[in-house]
Amino acid sequence: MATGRTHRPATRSRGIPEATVARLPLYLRALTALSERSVPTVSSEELATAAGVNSAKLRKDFSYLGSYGTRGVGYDVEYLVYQISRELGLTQDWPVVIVGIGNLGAALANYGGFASRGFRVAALIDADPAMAGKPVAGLPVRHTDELEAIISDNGVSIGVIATPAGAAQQVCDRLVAAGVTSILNFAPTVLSVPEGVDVRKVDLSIELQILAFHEQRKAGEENTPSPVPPRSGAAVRAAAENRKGPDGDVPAVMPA
Ligand SMILES: NC(=O)c1ccc[n+]([C@@H]2O[C@H](COP(=O)([O-])OP(=O)(O)OC[C@H]3O[C@@H](n4cnc5c(N)ncnc54)[C@H](O)[C@@H]3O)[C@@H](O)[C@H]2O)c1
Repeated sequence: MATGRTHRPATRSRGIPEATVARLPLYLRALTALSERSVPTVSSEELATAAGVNSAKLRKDFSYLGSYGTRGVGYDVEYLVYQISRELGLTQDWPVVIVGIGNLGAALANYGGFASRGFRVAALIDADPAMAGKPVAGLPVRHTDELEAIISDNGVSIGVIATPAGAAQQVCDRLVAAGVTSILNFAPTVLSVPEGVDVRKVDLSIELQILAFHEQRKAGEENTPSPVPPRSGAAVRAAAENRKGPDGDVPAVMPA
């Protein structure tokens, strides 16, 4: 999901590389599906295929968790679900707030996948006074005047920003000042945050641009590509601006 950028060193506590951390949710999603089908054990090859990861990489990743599987039997599905959930901090409930309850914020609020993964939406916050009190996904929208009180009353450490780009930095600053230390940013802008605050950015248009690149390549392999009409300088600059993260890093999309 998004420019998967966190303002942290490449290696986290207990020496687990950030790339491994980024794959843990993929393993967890595949393992949860196996668990729901009451599958007791899984081989590294099967799990790697289900997670869309190379099996040697999977074995290396699991070695960081101290999980080596049993030769001829494979990995215990339930135990791995527990181990990965614990490593990701999902064995505890994480209250989150969503700020900006327009088209996207409302869609996120209605997404059942947060609660099922341990992320409770503590509040929906919007600056529009006309929205205050209106129910969205079963919660009354709260006005931004209440932002600081909501964060402290609910012990919120994760904030989701779904405001227009122009408001995102100011919302981010308020969230951080109120005690939020992790931000999931959907607004198409680069946020500045102090040391110790993690930001991950989600931008579906970036993902589409990458797919467009590959489509163009595929078309080029089959025949000479048809010329693309030139875009205005502003459009090209906007696309380039959108594409690069703070370090020009690779976008990633939140696992569904
Ligand atoms: N990352 C993605 O893939 C993706 C996809 C769609 C939209 N977006 C972005 O998400 C954002 C929201 O898009 P949308 O279509 O829901 O827009 P929208 O106009 O429907 O909703 C924006 C909401 O933010 C509120 N808002 C404005 N300023 C605010 C502030 N300072 N504090 C709190 N709330 C404030 C508005 O009142 C409104 O309800 C935009 O920045 C858009 O570009 C990103």
